[in-house]
Amino acid sequence: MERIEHRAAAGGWQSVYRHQSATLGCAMNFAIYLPPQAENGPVPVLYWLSGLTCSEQNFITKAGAQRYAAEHGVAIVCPDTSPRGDEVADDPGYDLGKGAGFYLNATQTPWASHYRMYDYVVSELPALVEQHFPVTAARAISGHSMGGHGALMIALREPDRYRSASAFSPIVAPSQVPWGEKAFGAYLGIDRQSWSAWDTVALLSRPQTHTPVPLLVDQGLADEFLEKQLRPELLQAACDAAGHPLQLNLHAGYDHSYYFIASFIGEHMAWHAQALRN
Ligand SMILES: N[C@@H](CCC(=O)N[C@@H](CS)C(=O)NCC(=O)O)C(=O)O
Repeated sequence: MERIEHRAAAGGWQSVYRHQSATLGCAMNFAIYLPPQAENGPVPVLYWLSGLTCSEQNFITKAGAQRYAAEHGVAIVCPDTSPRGDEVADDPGYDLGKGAGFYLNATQTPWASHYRMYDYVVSELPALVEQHFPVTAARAISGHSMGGHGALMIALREPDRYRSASAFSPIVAPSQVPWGEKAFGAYLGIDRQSWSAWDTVALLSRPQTHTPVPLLVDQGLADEFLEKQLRPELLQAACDAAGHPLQLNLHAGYDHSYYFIASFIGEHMAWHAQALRN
């Protein structure tokens, strides 16, 4: 593992590391923010999953989350959004292939050989982080858009691994919207039955056997993708039907950008910090 960036931020350190991922079969970058409290002992971790076209850089340079992470004593780990490198399959569209891994394990050629972002985010990356950095095994997960889909879906599938899950502007039902239909069709194939295991709204209709992971979602009402791709009303209905705890906040005037995330990331950090303290 090689450290490729290291900067003081909000009393702690914002770094980027590069490592060889066995799960993805390629070199990957991830960002980690360690708050000042990590100097004195291990701290809990929030995993942040970014959206389409992003890398590990977008959140650390645009969200302004470091000051809140320092306030609450929480580390933040940001993986990239797909496998990378010349040997990795890609597509000319911004919404498939590199930058668009959708946090699932692909089953179809040519994607299946590298596109295993679910296993990377859920297993390989936390094991690596917990081995090399002063962090505890108390984890929370959050993300934006495609990464909001990833955070909610992962928390529903792995309730033992995460204390809390939140999302900004998430794709809540990828099986029912164009972004998800394109990606799931490519990565998982035409059998839509296989899609439901990776779809938040579909997962909520399954019988829940664990204590549910509480969900916090913020959505801008001036979001250019709201009606066609995001559809938060489907999440509200699915959570109501399942009795799953959801706080959905709708905000007039805000769009899909990182200006929206930066405006409310403080509230998300405080909410996760409380769950991570328990
Ligand atoms: N239409 C946009 C879609 C991509 C987009 O809006 N990506 C969001 C996540 S879904 C993002 O975070 N972009 C990078 C940024 O704002 O820093 C494009 O073609 O780039």
